[in-house]
Amino acid sequence: MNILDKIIADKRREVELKKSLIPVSQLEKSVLFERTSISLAELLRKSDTGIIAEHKRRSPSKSVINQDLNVQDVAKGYEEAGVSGMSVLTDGKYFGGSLEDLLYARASVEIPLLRKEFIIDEYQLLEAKAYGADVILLIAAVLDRKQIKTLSEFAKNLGLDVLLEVHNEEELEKSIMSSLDMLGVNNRNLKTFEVSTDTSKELSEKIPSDFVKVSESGISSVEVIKDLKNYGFEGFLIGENFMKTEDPGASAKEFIKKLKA
Ligand SMILES: O=P(O)(O)OC[C@@H](O)[C@@H](O)c1c[nH]c2ccccc12
Repeated sequence: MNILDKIIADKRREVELKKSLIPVSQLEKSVLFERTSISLAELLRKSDTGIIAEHKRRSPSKSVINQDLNVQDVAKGYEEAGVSGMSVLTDGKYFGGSLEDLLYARASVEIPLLRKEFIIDEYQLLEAKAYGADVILLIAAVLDRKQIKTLSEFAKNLGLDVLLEVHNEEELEKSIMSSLDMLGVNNRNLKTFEVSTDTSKELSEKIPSDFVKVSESGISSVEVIKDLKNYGFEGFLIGENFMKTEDPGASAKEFIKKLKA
């Protein structure tokens, strides 16, 4: 079994357990259900930098990245740096995140927040809304077209933006539909962990222009972003490059300053 299959198998069990303990009616009582979401896609279209900065303590590919920080401080730092949005890992077992991380980030900043999670069930979308997300991620590698349609439409009905992540042409072709806002190309193969930003370049022309194009993973220099912009990318998801430093907010600020220069 590859790592992605393992993560999904664990996720199915986790979601079933949570469903039996915390009913949907309880999630819907969250005050955050009444909050109007902010569209990340719209902000990215208007931004000249388009950075989505991630909070990620560890990952299956790198093990420990940074366990010493408070998500609130990271969120405030990113917001002050001028990022367009923040991605918060909520998977516990493989990434060391939690829904509480999302909640504390929400309490600390106004910028759009992406729930970074392996979504397989509508229940997780209700959780995303209840804990303050504005955007959800769907991963084409683990969903069929019908699931992508049902989940993305459910998210849209909650007022959430949808970022659909692909890694190859086949995943892209099966996924194109109007209930998606952003198309993300993951430069990291989630099955082998190989990283190459050429993946973004290769797929860029196959993404219809009505979707905001986002390049994800393995981005560590402004030169790469300047290059990817020529291929129509307007969003850039960066985790490790910021999180491995002592002050991710300060690193993001420095990065954005360089990008604007
Ligand atoms: O830390 P990086 O290489 O900058 O990558 C960030 C982000 O793209 C990556 O964490 C990611 C992209 N898609 C995912 C799906 C699940 C978990 C994590 C991810």
